[in-house]
Amino acid sequence: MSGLALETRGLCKRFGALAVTENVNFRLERGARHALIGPNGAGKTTFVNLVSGRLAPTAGQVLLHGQDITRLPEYQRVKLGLVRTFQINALFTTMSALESVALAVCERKGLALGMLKPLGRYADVLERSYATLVQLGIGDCAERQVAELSYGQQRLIEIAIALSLEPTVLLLDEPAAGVPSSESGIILDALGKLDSDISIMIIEHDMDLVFRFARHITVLDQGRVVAEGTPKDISDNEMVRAIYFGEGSRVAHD
Ligand SMILES: Nc1ncnc2c1ncn2[C@@H]1O[C@H](COP(=O)(O)OP(=O)(O)OP(=O)(O)O)[C@@H](O)[C@H]1O
Repeated sequence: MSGLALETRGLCKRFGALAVTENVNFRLERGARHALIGPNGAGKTTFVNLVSGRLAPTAGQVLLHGQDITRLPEYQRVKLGLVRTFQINALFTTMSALESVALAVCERKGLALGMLKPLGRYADVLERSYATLVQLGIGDCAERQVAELSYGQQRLIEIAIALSLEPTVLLLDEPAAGVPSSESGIILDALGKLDSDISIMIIEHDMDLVFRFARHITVLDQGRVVAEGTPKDISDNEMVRAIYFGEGSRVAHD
């Protein structure tokens, strides 16, 4: 059994002639707070799609807690504790926040819903969904319609859905995307409250959030890992500054 929560070995993905993921060997330690960064089009979302099972790799392996899951479908990976969020909100905006979380959890767990089996029959799902909203600091939004909530609160609901699936490994795809800077604090606060046992990888363009959250950073460029290390290593890395942040710029870190 590997000591790693998640690992990829020689992961490759091609779309026709375009190599989007090239021999990526990625290691996520247990309990990690890890960021995957890189310029637009570097292949970050594709990497999450390969790991979560949305896309099949052209070559290579994905291991979860040492188990080869390369050929497992997405829902089975979720059952094993590998959960991801999406860049774009896919919420049921006319429902309450609580119903929206619970319904999404039922869907992703493959639980039957309908006239004969309404949401209210899944008391355990509702209970867990509510507890997650409270944990993320939006318990008071539970009965409010999603459409009435701020964009930052809606992004937290996406995280609540993921947490309600009881992940051991959580992949967060741009949790602060589109969130105004006045609200990005609630995302960071929520990330700070996540159980330390959950191993987390975040994709994010907001460098302030990345450098506050991550203890380890991997940099992708053109589908390849070009740098890895602590926030300070990355901030000090001239090649990273040149390709990602622009020649001569400097990344802020604590
Ligand atoms: N289904 C697809 N078919 C063909 N090309 C694709 C497909 N999905 C992604 N690509 C290409 O793969 C490359 C990497 O895309 P990807 O979305 O993974 O990058 P990214 O690093 O997540 O970018 P961003 O930061 O802008 O979200 C891009 O050139 C994109 O156009």
